Amino acid sequence: MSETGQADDTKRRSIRPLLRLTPYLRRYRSMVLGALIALVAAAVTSLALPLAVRRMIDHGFDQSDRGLIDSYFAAIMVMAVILAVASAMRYYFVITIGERIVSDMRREVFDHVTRLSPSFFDVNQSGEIVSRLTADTTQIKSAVGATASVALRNLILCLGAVVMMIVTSPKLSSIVLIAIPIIVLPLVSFGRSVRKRSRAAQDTLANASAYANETIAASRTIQAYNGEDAAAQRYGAAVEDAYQAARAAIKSRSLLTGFAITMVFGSIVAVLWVGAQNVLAGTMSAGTLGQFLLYSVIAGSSLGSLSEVWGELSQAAGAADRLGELLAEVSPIAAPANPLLLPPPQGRVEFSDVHFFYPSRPGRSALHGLSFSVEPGETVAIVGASGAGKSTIFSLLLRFYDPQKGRVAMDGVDARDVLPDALRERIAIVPQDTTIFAASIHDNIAFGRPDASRDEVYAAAIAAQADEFISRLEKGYDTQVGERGVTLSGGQRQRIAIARAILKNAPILLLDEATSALDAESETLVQKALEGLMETRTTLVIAHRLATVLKADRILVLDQGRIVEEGTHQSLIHHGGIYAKLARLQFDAGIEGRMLAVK
Ligand SMILES: Nc1ncnc2c1ncn2[C@@H]1O[C@H](COP(=O)(O)OP(=O)(O)OP(=O)(O)O)[C@@H](O)[C@H]1O
Repeated sequence: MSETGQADDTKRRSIRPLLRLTPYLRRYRSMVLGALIALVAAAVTSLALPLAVRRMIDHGFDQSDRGLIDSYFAAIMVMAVILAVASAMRYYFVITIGERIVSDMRREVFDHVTRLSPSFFDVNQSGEIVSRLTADTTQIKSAVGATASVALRNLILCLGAVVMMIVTSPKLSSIVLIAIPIIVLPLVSFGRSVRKRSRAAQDTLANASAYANETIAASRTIQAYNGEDAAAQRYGAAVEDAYQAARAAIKSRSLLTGFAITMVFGSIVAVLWVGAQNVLAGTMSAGTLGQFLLYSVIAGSSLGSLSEVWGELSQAAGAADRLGELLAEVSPIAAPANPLLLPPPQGRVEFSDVHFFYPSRPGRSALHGLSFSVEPGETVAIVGASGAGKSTIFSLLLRFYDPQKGRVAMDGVDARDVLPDALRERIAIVPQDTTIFAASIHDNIAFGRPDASRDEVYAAAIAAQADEFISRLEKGYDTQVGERGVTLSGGQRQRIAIARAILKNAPILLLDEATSALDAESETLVQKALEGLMETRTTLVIAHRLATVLKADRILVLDQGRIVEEGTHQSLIHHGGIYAKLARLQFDAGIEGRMLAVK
């Protein structure tokens, strides 16, 4: 999402962004056509009414032909029925189109956003994106659903009424024509400031939503640190800002409306006064003045409504613009134009002279010329201080980011040359922060393979030592675990994540200290399960414990984005470098004894 610069501001002053909706409208051509026909029919009928009224005034009360008045009334009745049917049709088509388009947009924006690479989420808050998905689309719905049809109807009515005014009395109309620029010009500049303020109101609301989203998701931490008051204050301030911004927009809109109505009706009254003088002088019939009066009321009120809905339309234009920005966001992790096919899975991983910095932090390198390879079936432990770049290696392997220099290859093929889906298909990951969805346990385990049979899910859960606690739950595998798995313990969540990776059965396994939340007993069991899994797979494990490094075929020691040592536990301890120091500090005392034993 680009910053709100001067250029952006100028762009947002027009309602042109609403043109972005054209492709959506095109999909529902027949409904749009139905709505237009209904609109035109209703407008034409409204415009015909004053004609009937004039004839009625001028001839209907003529004593010589009493039948005439009946036929005029019958004609007016028919017009009323046409108007009613056309209005009902317009409402139906227009509101349905609005709902349809917004459902389509929500789906498309969601689909697009979920495919954007993590670098996008490094700099954009999820709450703000959700706000675009809900608040902005709702605004577009009301614009397309109601406002646009009101605007169009009033436009037709206004133009039609003006034409009829000229036909009825060119003299009176010429006075009106002179008044028009005096009315319209200030309205245009007024409208601009309304739009600017509306955009500001939407932006502040999105900020407040983003903050609420983050806070509600972290309610436990907030309560544990007695942070409710501070959070409430901060949210209160954000909402107040949003209110103030909205009020500024409302204020300028009400001024706009008041100004428009005063100008329009003021000029109508002035013109009518001239007309009344003409009737008195006998140069105009009373019916003609009546007809002119009705047309000018139609023109005036439709112009008034137009100015009112113009504000709403430009608000929706702002929303369309923001959604457009989101849809225009291009993920740097694109599928190549001519993707290569990966060879049959072996599980070879290779980093060659990989230099990488996170796009959100261009000044700070996370990896400096990293080179290593992992052979099929090998288990490699990655150790290093916090922030050394261990998780970054996983992110590059999953192609969440591309290195700025060097290459990451899987089974001999550069990760950038294959489809990201095909690459990720070959990797199962158990991250440090396990992600559990608000779904059943079964669905959580089967997340990477939704087509897995129930037996396969059970088998994976058994292998991950999760079956026992799952079976004890009232609804077993069908238990709903709550948002982010809040109803489970940390160890239970971790075992579900392991079961998910086991079920995926991929040739490369990435473990980020997968058993850190387990008690000693389940840890041993899970370790066993993982060992079975590792045997036939290439495994990269970010290791924080001795048990893990002891079993690794090789250890890579990472320091500030560089591999500084490489070898087995024993060789590295003998080497007496960073690893030996890390091992002394990091591996807890209980295991320290075992470490000494292996030395
Ligand atoms: N998404 C990100 N955007 C910007 N910088 C990041 C991002 N993720 C990590 N970093 C930075 O990159 C460096 C390496 O981080 P990384 O997460 O790979 O470390 P780590 O070795 O896995 O640490 P830990 O053991 O604490 O998880 C750190 O300096 C970190 O601040």
